[in-house]
Amino acid sequence: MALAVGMRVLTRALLRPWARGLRVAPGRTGPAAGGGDGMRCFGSPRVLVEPDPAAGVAVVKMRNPPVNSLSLEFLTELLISLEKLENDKTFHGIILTSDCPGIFSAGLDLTEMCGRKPEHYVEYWKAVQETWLRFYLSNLVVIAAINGVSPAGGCLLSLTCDYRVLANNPKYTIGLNETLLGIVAPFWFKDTMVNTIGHRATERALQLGLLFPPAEALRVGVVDQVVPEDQVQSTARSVMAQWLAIPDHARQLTKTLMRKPTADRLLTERDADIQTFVRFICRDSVQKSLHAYLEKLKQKKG
Ligand SMILES: CCCCCCCC/C=C\C=C\CC(=O)SCCNC(=O)CCNC(=O)[C@H](O)C(C)(C)COP(=O)(O)OP(=O)(O)OC[C@H]1O[C@@H](n2cnc3c(N)ncnc32)[C@H](O)[C@@H]1OP(=O)(O)O
Repeated sequence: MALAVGMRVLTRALLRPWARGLRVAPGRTGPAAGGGDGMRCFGSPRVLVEPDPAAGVAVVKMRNPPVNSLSLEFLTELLISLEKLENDKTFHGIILTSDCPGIFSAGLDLTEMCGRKPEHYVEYWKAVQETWLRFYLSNLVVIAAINGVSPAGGCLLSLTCDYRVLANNPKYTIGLNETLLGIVAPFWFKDTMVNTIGHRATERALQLGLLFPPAEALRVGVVDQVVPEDQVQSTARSVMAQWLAIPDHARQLTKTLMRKPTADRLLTERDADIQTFVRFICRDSVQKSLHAYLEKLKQKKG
């Protein structure tokens, strides 16, 4: 039932004008194309997929410049790529990384949550929920190769992965910083963090809106490994090999066992969660905070 609802959201998204023609954007043969067996990079304008069929792995590169903010279009393209890889028996694992230098993802797109109509907020929030559910419950091994800063929704996306490798650069902070924007991390953001670093550490991190630099992120457990910047991709590949060596069915069932209760909470409260989001985001005070935050980002330049 829940899956059917998810499929409807995805199908509706695919029917949108900007989503048409996104299914395959054939490109050059990937550098990681597994011994030149001819499998090409594919993807969409904002998501580049580099397949390595010999290894059963695809590198999914986010490229929504300047900051990989998670806009509605970008989320839809990510979902399409994920679905395509899940439906292709060649692939058992994904490495999720960024094609935008110094930035993994700036999180949810603030312009999707500012000055829009309630119907837009509903549509956007459905896509955010769907992305979280799909990545969190994916049967594939998903490893985040975090090669840049990763606040809020960017951090959440990495938390849906099975393993996180972060580049050791003090600028590459990671965390759920929603409170700094005057907004609140929804319960499923919070649950995902609690499942990763525990209740007390989450309580502190979320209330203070902490963005952890690499050493701190490793200490608290937000990431699993911190490596020199030029070793992020190779480390993600070695870790992937380790995970893929485990019998797939046993690993998948264990993942489901661990994650389903958390996902079920959102699945049963999905509509209520949308209503809560829309009510919250429509508040004058919240809109003012978000506008002020966006302005601050813009003024930073000048
Ligand atoms: C009671 C219970 C209620 C529950 C209700 C639930 C409510 C929950 C609601 C929402 C949850 C949201 C989670 C989020 O993810 S919010 C987004 C949080 N993200 C951030 O705080 C990051 C903001 N960005 C930055 O800090 C920087 O941009 C950085 C990523 C560090 C990159 O810095 P830099 O390289 O210097 O680039 P610029 O700052 O100059 O940015 C370039 C342009 O990109 C625009 N930008 C940046 N981030 C975003 C974004 N998240 N969304 C949209 N646009 C973004 C920025 O304004 C610049 O634009 P321009 O070139 O036009 O000036």
